Amino acid sequence: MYATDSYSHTRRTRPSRSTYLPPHLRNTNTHPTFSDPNSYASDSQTHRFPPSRGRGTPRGRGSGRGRGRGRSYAPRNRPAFHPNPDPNPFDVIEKFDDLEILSDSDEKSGINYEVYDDIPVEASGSDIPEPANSFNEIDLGKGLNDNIRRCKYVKPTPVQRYAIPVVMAGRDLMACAQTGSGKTAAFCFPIISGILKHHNVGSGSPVNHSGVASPIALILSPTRELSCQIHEEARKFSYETGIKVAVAYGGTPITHQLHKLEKGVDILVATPGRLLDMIERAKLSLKKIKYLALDEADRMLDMGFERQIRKVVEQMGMPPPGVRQTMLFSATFPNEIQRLATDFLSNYIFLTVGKVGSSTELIAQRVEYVQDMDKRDRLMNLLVEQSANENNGKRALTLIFVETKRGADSMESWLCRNGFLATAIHGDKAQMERERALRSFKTGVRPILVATDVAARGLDVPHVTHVINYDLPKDIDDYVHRIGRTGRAGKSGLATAFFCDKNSHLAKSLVQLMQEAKQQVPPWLTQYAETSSSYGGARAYRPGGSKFGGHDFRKATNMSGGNHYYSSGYTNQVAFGEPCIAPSGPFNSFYSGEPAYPVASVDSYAAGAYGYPYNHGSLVAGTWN
Ligand SMILES: Nc1ncnc2c1ncn2[C@@H]1O[C@H](COP(=O)(O)OP(=O)(O)OP(=O)(O)O)[C@@H](O)[C@H]1O
Repeated sequence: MYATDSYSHTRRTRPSRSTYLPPHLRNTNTHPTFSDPNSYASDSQTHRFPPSRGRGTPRGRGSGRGRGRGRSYAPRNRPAFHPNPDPNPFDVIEKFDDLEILSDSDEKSGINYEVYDDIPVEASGSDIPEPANSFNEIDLGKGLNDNIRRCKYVKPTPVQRYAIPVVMAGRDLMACAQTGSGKTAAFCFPIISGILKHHNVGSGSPVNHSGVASPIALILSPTRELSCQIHEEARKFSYETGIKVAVAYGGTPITHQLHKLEKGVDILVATPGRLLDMIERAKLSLKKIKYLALDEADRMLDMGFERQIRKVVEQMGMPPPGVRQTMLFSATFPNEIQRLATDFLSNYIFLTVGKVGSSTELIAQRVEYVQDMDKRDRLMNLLVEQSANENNGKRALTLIFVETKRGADSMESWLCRNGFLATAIHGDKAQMERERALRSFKTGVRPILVATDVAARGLDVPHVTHVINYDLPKDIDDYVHRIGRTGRAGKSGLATAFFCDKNSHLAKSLVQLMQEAKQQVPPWLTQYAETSSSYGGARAYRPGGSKFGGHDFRKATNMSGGNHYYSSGYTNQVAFGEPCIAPSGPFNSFYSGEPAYPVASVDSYAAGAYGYPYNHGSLVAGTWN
């Protein structure tokens, strides 16, 4: 039994590996074996399927022929295998007809708009532009509007409603909006529109006579995979506009990327290291940068990246703040990082959409007390129950976060040994392996991805229905980003965390986060929070505030004047139309009047989409408890 509601835990002895057999495999003779058609290192192993997965008809490359020691079977819910997958997991072919775009009807357009009604929005700074209710209201230009329609984006999400007019008005922006709420388009659209309006796209090459590429826009992101993803999004949005989009990231030969640059680039998406390499090789100049966007900006400015970012932005000839426009986006924004970021901004507007730094209510969060030694057992049970609940033909993907790279590898092989189609991604893998792992996860060939924090931020993989924090992160902000891989674009998701004594420093911030997202907090966790002195790491504690780094830090320090507004509703223009000047100073809190979060009507959506019978708002997912 696992203690989930009291401090008294029954210590379990670790099952011996040689004798332990998970429940679904105890009668192994009855199940067919499976060989993955992909050329994985673990392909040579024979995988066994849980009963609910293994009875599919033979398919794919192994179909009817058998490979290795057994016949090849594909699980019933596996999508078709692509024999020649593109090396880039996010790559899409040029034609929109072939893109993985959202489905036809408005209801299925990827966004459950009702969940965004009444979402609280707060902006501060001077002369804040009004938000837009529709894409048509904003003069984005025909080419971009056509692509928005091609993507079947019917309405702007709240962050897009507010952020796009701010950038279109030429202002700098620091925007904080929940995971999966459409921040990528919020910075891509005004960049593309601005380039189309104010720059001579197509009339000349942005490569000068000495062969140095000079992009107009630079989008920086912390991971290679995220850069690839943003690159593909930007390509979709600028389809047939003449705008050239390129990507630069490490771990792959630089020559191919340089070759692309030589053909000219208007928008460059990059990770900082590879970008600096290109500049130092005199293949790239930042002199013409008009737009600079930092995605996952708090990560980009924390200790891991700050030095590199400062070098890129301040020492490589990029126009200064005020000349270029700078946009910083994230779901979390600790005060100290906001303070750092002011070096890069000029008279900026701070925007928070939703209760910022918190997780969305679309994610049902469940925390279980599990001792380290019991974690594998508990995980196995979770996965077995989950596969028993899966709907045939529906792809449900599970993302498991572990602390270390070695832990990820060991978890991957343990899961494979036990019949689960798992793969792993972490920073020690070669880039090709990382991409292959992500592709096989995305396509459902391997519906379980074991990951370190390299996959915690920004990745938008449809159908991730369950995020399991096998090891909790050290910082609550990382938890927010990790669980944000599910519950995206208005869809619901489930997040399970295994909590043990060594995570006690997270208890307070976890409780606070869960309460804000209207989640049921287990009593034992509340007890932990009450007795714990720390607050989820220095980044998480916000004195006097109930939110996790989602406020304009200028309010506290009175660094800037100006007006601000808040909107109590996505559709409520009255509140927005009258800028709210707080009674006793420009940055006093006016959050108290904020409306309660709407309870998202996502139960049927979840069940309809993935067959998960869980009830949003309760911690328990159907029979999963
Ligand atoms: N207006 C829209 N209508 C429909 N779908 C949208 C719209 N805007 C964005 N999306 C979809 O929502 C999903 C999430 O968007 P995106 O990845 O930009 O979120 P995000 O806020 O950047 O998340 P994260 O904080 O995790 O990086 C994507 O699949 C995107 O295509």
